[in-house]
Amino acid sequence: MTQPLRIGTRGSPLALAQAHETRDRLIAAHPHLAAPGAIEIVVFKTTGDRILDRTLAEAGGKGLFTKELEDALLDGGADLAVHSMKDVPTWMPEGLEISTLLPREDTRDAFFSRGGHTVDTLPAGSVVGTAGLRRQAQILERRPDLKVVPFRGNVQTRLAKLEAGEVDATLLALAGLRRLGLTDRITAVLEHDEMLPAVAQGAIGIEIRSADDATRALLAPLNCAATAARVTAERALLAMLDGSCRTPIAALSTLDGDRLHLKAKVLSNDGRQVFRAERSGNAGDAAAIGADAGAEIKAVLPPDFFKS
Ligand SMILES: NCc1[nH]cc(CCC(=O)O)c1CC(=O)O
Repeated sequence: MTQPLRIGTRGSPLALAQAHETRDRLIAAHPHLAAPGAIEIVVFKTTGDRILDRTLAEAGGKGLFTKELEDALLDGGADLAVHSMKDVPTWMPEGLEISTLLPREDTRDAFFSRGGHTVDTLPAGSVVGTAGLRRQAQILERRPDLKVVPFRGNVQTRLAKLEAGEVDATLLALAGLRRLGLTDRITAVLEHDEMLPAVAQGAIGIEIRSADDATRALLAPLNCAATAARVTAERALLAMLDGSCRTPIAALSTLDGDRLHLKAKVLSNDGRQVFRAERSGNAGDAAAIGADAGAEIKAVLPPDFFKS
């Protein structure tokens, strides 16, 4: 009896859906993994899952959703860890790497409101609940008269709070809603020109021990090269900007054949200051394209912008 391949995941419904997608794709690529006990899904609680009363920016620190999974990889409690790439810190711990990116889901954000209002028709002073500074800043950029309040919890919890009247509107990544089959309650899908996504939004990344060639080989057929190029460009931008989760940064790259196009935006928390860059180039130069766009924005940011 060989050891089972252990997939480490968080326990949220979305994380579990992503872990199951990974398992299903592994079995499709390697039918022998369908045997009972060949793959085990192991659930870990991360710091981000415990902190529900503060926004993540307040909680501070990187890797709130990844640290415990990475510890499990390093101590052998898991062989691969499935992450929303959006939650993966810019710099990887020594000895670990993202070896695989699954095909990316829709990158847009979904808007939910009571009464069917869109971002433009919400009455002045309406309360928008959102956990992230990126969404806060872009909502305020468009509607400085709205009130943004911190809002945490998993997708189901947030929708329940909206229904209960705790807030008038909220936003969630369409990717997660699709993966959970929860798209029916969406009021409007926001296009990229009104809400640019987070770096790597909608992408699932699989992390392994760098020395684990066996797991790397099993995962190789699951990798989506187009998603990998796009995520590489967006994460290179983040690395150049030294992005912490305290700064609203939005970015999206698209591919047209081998041509990669990157749009990036850095905002002040109140949405009053907006800095943008755009770059195009060969997909093979994804990292340089991202770094270059990041450098352009960095050069025009006021001193201490990231500390404010
Ligand atoms: N930190 C929360 C988080 N991480 C990834 C997703 C959604 C799925 C994705 O972007 O891949 C979400 C929820 C949300 O932003 O609505």
